[in-house]
Amino acid sequence: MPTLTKLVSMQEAAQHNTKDDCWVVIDGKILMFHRFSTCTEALDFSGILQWMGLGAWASYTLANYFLLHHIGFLFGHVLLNWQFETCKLQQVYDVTSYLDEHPGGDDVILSATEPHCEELKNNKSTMMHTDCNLVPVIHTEGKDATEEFEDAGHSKDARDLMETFCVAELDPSAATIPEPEVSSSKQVDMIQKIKDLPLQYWAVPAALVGISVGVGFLYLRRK
Ligand code: HEM
Repeated sequence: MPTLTKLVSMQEAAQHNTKDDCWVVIDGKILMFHRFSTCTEALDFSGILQWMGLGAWASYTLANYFLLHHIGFLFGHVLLNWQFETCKLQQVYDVTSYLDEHPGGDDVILSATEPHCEELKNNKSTMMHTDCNLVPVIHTEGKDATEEFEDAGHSKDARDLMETFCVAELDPSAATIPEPEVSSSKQVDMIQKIKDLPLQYWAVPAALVGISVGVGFLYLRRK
């Protein structure tokens, strides 16, 4: 991976959103060899698998959940961080020249360059946001296209090709695109966020509690 020095803000990147000038922002993970932790992010097993070309599949496995949230914290900091760790890096890709060749079509990429919008269900407000014509809407992550990119299940070849379009790193210290005024309350926002949490966030702790209760029950019965 080339070392990039140019930093651009999300706001600047968001201005390149036409067929003649199209930039996308996608998360990358770089595997770094360190003796001590220098990244802000803890050891993330998905980053290692992503680096090996298994990203989209691996990110959502239960094993990954365990490694990231349990074993990752227990052993990751103590043992593995001595050797390697992954750093999150948002990169900016100028894909203008690739739009016509993209096997998934240019429209999917172009739509990912617009600020993301989400429809808030059960909200009767008629407020409309000009960018996406959803009623009502919230902006989530500016024009970050990582989710769409990962959802498409790109191959390692596609990821390697993508790196050739990299023009800059996203400046994490720069302000992101301001959230538009919407009529939804913060409470609705929180409920939506909780609903959006992947199943494994609930399934694993619930299974652990179930197993603990079961073992405790058997132990008491044997006594
Ligand atoms: C940034 C540079 C990108 C490159 C170099 C790239 C490259 C590719 C390639 C080579 C394929 C063919 C399948 C494969 O080999 O994986 C593909 C398919 C696809 N890509 Fe991209 N892509 C890029 C960005 C994006 C983005 C930002 C999106 C979504 C917003 C996207 C959505 C898709 C979709 C939907 C398919 C079709 C998958 C299918 O039909 O199975 N791509 N892309």
